[in-house]
Amino acid sequence: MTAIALQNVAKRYGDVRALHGIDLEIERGEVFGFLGPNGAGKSTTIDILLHYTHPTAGTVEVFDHDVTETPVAVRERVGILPEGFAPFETMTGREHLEYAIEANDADDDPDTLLERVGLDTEAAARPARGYSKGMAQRLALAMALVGKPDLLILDEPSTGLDPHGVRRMREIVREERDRGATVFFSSHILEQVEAVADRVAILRAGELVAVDTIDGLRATGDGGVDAELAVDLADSPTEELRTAVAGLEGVSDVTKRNGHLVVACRDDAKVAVLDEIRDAGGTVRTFSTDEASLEDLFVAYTGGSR
Ligand SMILES: Nc1ncnc2c1ncn2[C@@H]1O[C@H](COP(=O)(O)OP(=O)(O)OP(=O)(O)O)[C@@H](O)[C@H]1O
Repeated sequence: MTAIALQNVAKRYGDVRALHGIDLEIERGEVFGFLGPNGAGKSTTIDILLHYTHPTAGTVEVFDHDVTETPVAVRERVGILPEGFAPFETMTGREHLEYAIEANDADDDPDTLLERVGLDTEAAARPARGYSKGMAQRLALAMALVGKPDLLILDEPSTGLDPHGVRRMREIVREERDRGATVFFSSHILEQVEAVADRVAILRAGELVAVDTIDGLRATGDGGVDAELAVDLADSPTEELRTAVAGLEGVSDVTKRNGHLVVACRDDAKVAVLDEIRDAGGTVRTFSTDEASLEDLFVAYTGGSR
């Protein structure tokens, strides 16, 4: 059963074509990661899903309802963590939550939600003007969870969170999925997407360049990368060496990390990489290979921008 269906969705802002005609189906119960470099069109897509803005063309359905025809029915089933949430300075955290519970006609217990997101009751009793970014983000997540929504839309959910907060966020995403909710989230923090997403979409300049599981992205190799080669050299790698390797066919990204040269490449390009290093005068001490990380895949699919 489908939670979200976008058909040929396009959006123009004057001369700017933010989305070029996107087709996307997300199943109920999926955790779906939405990735793309700055300006790719992620926020525009979320705004269209929530009917904050109209698509220039195409249809958008959430739980089989056309978002344009029944925006209220859709929004009642959606919990939203907006990007850059700023609480009202004079209201306490708890008051924000109580307001959200009342507005949603929900019966959640504020204390349970506060505990779930890790905002202690003392902090929740203070006006939000003194909240750190992470506290505001935890509050925003608690508000998104009100009413046990069928669909959670989280726009850059880890903004401002410390490592404990990030872990809590991940646990909550999994708990929500286990409850049967669909989770759609956009993020630049690729490790987090990799840790929780069942599938991902990669958006580039308003077009979807990949929609798959992370393993599927590796397997199809459409992005031209399925391996990560870490080479330990006797001498620290020079910029000339890095450039020479980066110019090889089948290589999409080369970085220097902890004195190693880390090369994202096609599996069949690994030997050529080692040969090139030797030809350029480098001495390989050891090397290890790994599956491509989501970051490698992202760079390969989006041409280096992040
Ligand atoms: N209100 C607007 N008016 C004009 N252009 C806009 C507007 N909103 C977005 N755009 C343009 O649409 C394109 C997509 O922007 P969008 O904010 O959706 O990208 P994004 O992927 O969310 O980026 P980021 O990761 O930086 O938040 C960009 O070229 C942006 O400049």
